[in-house]
Amino acid sequence: MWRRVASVSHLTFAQKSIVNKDVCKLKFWEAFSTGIPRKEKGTFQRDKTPFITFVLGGPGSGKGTQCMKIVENFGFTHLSAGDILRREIASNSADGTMILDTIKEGKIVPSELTVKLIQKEMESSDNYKFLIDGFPRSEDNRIAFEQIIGAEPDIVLFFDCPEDEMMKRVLNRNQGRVDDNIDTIKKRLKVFSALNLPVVKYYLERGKLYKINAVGTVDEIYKQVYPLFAQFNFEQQV
Ligand SMILES: Nc1ncnc2c1ncn2[C@@H]1O[C@H](COP(=O)(O)OP(=O)(O)OP(=O)(O)O)[C@@H](O)[C@H]1O
Ligand SMILES: O=c1ccn([C@@H]2O[C@H](COP(=O)(O)O)[C@@H](O)[C@H]2O)c(=O)[nH]1
Ligand SMILES: [Mg+2]
Repeated sequence: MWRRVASVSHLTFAQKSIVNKDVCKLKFWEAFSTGIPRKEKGTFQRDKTPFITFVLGGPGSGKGTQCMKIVENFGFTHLSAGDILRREIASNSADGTMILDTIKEGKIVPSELTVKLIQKEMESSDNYKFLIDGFPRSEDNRIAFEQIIGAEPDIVLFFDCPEDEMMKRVLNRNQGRVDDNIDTIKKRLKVFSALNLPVVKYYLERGKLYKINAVGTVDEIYKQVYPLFAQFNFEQQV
């Protein structure tokens, strides 16, 4: 049931290093096929090579908002790393207090923990199309994902937004997040520049990065995003 078959439907559009990427994906599927026994789900989508999109951008740049629209139109599974960590806090897990303290400080949770939580979500999904939102946040995160999951993203979106606009959006968000306050936002912006921008640069240099101008209305921004996914002719597209 958890087998890797040679589905190359989207690879026609892959940009570079197709061979390297396929080698990495083999490891990813080996991980799935040799893992803990899992309950049978609609397995037909599992016959496909996973399509992984990393969604990057500063705090409040609109990643989550745009991901919701991509999910609606293209049937992706949205995995927000921040949401996954917040759920871990809410579940009172052993790591909950450490994660909460890290988020309050605007710092980055240890890579292995985040990647393992993402891995669990990917493995329990029927889908093969993943939007991984707000991850990787650092080179260490990126390398841990490659090593543990054994895969690289097919494409990487980067929502490029000025700091004052991000600050304004976060302060107006009103979702009760412990990190949506002026002190933590300043720290998050610093961490973003120091640790996340090098990841953006890494994918730019590998030809995987799609930079989106994240200023404008939600619909104006989505007009830049939609064609990037439309080109892949996903079968669930509406
Ligand atoms: N284009 C836009 N114009 C104005 N406000 C926006 C726009 N896009 C999103 N927002 C609003 O800005 C806030 C932040 O958006 P969102 O949560 O999508 O950002 P994010 O990048 O996921 O942030 P974080 O990294 O903090 O999770 C939300 O209140 C959202 O409704
Ligand atoms: O990969 C990740 C993702 C998030 N964090 C921590 O969570 C907060 C909030 O993340 P959002 O993406 O803004 O929801 C972030 O500031 C980090 O503290 C993380 O450590 N690793
Ligand atoms: Mg978000």
